[in-house]
Amino acid sequence: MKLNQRGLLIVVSGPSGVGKGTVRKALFDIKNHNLVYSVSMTTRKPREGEIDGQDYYFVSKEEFLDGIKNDKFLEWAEFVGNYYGTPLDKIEAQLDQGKEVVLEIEVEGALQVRERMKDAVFIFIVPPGKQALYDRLKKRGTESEEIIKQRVEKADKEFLLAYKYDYIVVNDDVNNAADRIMAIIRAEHAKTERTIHNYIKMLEE
Ligand SMILES: Nc1nc2c(ncn2[C@@H]2O[C@H](COP(=O)(O)OP(=O)(O)O)[C@@H](O)[C@H]2O)c(=O)[nH]1
Ligand SMILES: Nc1ncnc2c1ncn2[C@@H]1O[C@H](COP(=O)(O)OP(=O)(O)O)[C@@H](O)[C@H]1O
Repeated sequence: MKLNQRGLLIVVSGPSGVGKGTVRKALFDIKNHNLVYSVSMTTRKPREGEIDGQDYYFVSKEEFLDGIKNDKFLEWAEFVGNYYGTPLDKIEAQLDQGKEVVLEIEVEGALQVRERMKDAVFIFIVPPGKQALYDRLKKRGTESEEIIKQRVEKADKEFLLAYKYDYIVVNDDVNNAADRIMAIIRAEHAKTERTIHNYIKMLEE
């Protein structure tokens, strides 16, 4: 028998503009990973270059509210005027197949996952300094000045909840941050509490 067959649910959060999407892409570029990305549903309009079904499932507000009513989400939240949610359907099957399922979601939703998935691992990404958030959002150029300000203001409140996470990763350099997340995943897999039952069974065989 193999030790530790079930995959991990990895929840990555952090303020808008901290570099979650960029670090996640670098994480998926690391060789021999076993990660799958959970594509969220949103009512936000697609940015230039974003692909439906790959970056998000872009839906209408009616469709989203219907999803809430029919219990289709592991979690959902409203973020600066739009809805975002994690579709529940594939997650359990992927974890059972031994995949590491990565959610990239905001803080309120992450705390809902905390309640529902006791085994999940929670990682909060922080910028190397406060100004970096504004500068990175400005440089990305996908949001208006007004929305950037709202997102940076929201970040102040999000930071206060960082203590609820298992790990904090500083995104100073993208590849370093991705390496640190991979190190966390490997260490979590080696945790005694995750492996002990299978280990005992193996000794008994
Ligand atoms: N709760 C929740 N938040 C999500 C989900 N998908 C994305 N988000 C978060 O919603 C926030 C806004 O996302 P987005 O508009 O794509 O902006 P960006 O993260 O700055 O690129 C970010 O903090 C995302 O991590 C989801 O399924 N659930
Ligand atoms: N470590 C980093 N150093 C400098 N710029 C970064 C770094 N990580 C991300 N960025 C840039 O910051 C901007 C926001 O990154 P993004 O991944 O879209 O953030 P988020 O998904 O958290 O909103 C992008 O323009 C990205 O290229």
